[in-house]
Amino acid sequence: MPKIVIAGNWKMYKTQSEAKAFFSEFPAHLKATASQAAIADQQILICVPYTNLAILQTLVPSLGQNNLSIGAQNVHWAENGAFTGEISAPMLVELGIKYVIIGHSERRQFFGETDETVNKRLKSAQAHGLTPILCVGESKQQRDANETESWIFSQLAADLVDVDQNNLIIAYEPIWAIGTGDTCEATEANRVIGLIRSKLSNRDITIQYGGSVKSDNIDEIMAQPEINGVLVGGASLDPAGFARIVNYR
Ligand SMILES: O=C[C@H](O)COP(=O)(O)O
Repeated sequence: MPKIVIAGNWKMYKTQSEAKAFFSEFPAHLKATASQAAIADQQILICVPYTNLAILQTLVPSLGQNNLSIGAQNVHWAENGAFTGEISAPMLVELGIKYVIIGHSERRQFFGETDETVNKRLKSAQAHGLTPILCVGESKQQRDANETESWIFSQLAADLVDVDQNNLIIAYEPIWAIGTGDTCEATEANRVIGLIRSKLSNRDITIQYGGSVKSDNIDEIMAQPEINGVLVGGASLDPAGFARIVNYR
């Protein structure tokens, strides 16, 4: 059975003091909304800006929530070098980070990320023991042109060359559903994720849905058999709202 991974992606939100304020409230909200037994088998993950990684790696162990981890939002493929503005896998590993998002559509759209660089980042992350969350998904234009499947299959084929499917999470994020409030129907997300799974050699991979996930649609999304978690942007910024998402039922 794939592990359930409920992840937040803070994107470029929260200063250190704002991040600390979030974690001063989040554990209480988690305890108030469900029993620990109900969420014990889940991985809870929050991928934060680089500037928050070190301080949260120090703070989170003191919260008594053993299934809560902090992750990064990108990683370069080189161990080090003249790559201004980038962060390497050894830098994340030294902080004790275990998860990193790779190939988010905002990286592909705004920062020139290609399938080739996504593939290099995935391999470097895995070589250093990190678990990558690979993001794939189609644009509105591609969906309207009935190219959803062919596009995602081409992303998977290129991104996963020589990538270890035993240490990988995939997030299906239709671009048109990100930050728009226009959630993909849960049954449609389930269908596409089933198709993604059919292309993998390891069928037990955790495959998440991402795109306008909120506390009021999480229950329906997580009720779908192919969906093993969510990657949540905007709604992960609020401690009460994200606790409710973690405690889906
Ligand atoms: O990584 C998260 C996704 O981009 C979803 O963002 P959103 O929940 O704000 O739509």
